[in-house]
Amino acid sequence: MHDVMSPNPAPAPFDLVLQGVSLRRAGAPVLSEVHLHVPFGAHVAVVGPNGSGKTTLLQVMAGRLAPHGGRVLLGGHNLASLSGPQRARQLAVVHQHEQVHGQLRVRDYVALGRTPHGDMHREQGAAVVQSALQRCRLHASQDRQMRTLSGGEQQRAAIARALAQEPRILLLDEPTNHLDLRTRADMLDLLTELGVTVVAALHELSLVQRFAHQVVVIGAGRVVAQGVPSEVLTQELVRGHFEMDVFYLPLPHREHEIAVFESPQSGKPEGRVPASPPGLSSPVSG
Ligand SMILES: Nc1ncnc2c1ncn2[C@@H]1O[C@H](COP(=O)(O)OP(=O)(O)OP(=O)(O)O)[C@@H](O)[C@H]1O
Repeated sequence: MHDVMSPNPAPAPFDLVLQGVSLRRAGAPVLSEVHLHVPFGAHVAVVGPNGSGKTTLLQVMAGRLAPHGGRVLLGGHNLASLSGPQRARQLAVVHQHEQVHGQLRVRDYVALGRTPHGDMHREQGAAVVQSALQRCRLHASQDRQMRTLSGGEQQRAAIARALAQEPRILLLDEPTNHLDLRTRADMLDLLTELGVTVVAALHELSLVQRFAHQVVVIGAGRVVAQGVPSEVLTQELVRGHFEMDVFYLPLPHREHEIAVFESPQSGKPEGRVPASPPGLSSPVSG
């Protein structure tokens, strides 16, 4: 079961635990007293408005930013006590804005994921890289230079590099923002089939239910709610934190409902009719 995120259960190997994590940037608090327990294998979506602290939270989970208060534990060990390679064998990160490494061939870029394992040039490492390329549908593009890939293909390459790292925990900052609808669905399915922990910052709330066992809602650096998406993303919470309305609609032939997000009608100025986009006018009949 992945439904326990209370702060104090005994951590199992590869559980990620944040105990009272606080962090300031440029003197201002960015994270305040964050408590989380992410059990191994859980799929967690981190959501919140722009600037609420999602990227910072992932950076702290990755050990790239040291908290000013509290601590981060991986399998009961303080993350700060692990060396860079030790951390990189457990945790892989895909950033919101990845460095492109334009001159590298796609295969060599994905092979960077083997660096902490030291087998980039050996048979075992090459097999893992090929598998990651296949899974991210980049096998046919592996000899191209990274700079020639589209934005979505580069995003898939970054995910492939993280998969090649064979982490226990994948930390993904907006992993699907460049992907077309079908690829987005495929990637989310792939991520949930890996059998590892996946923590993803997502802007698109409609993806949360499809992907996550648990959702963590951040507001101004604090966890304002966490739990099962359908229970957490209530009308009240979504209005309060995202200034949107949520509707849960049944889908024919599916067990679950889908969440649809709409601007609140009451927020619209009265009597206004949506303008036609430039160049698109209603056909004139007759
Ligand atoms: N290097 C920095 N120096 C100072 N302030 C920073 C720095 N990085 C981030 N911040 C501030 O920390 C807060 C949280 O930023 P963060 O990037 O974690 O938010 P976010 O929720 O990921 O936002 P977004 O949805 O826009 O990506 C913001 O107010 C941001 O301006």
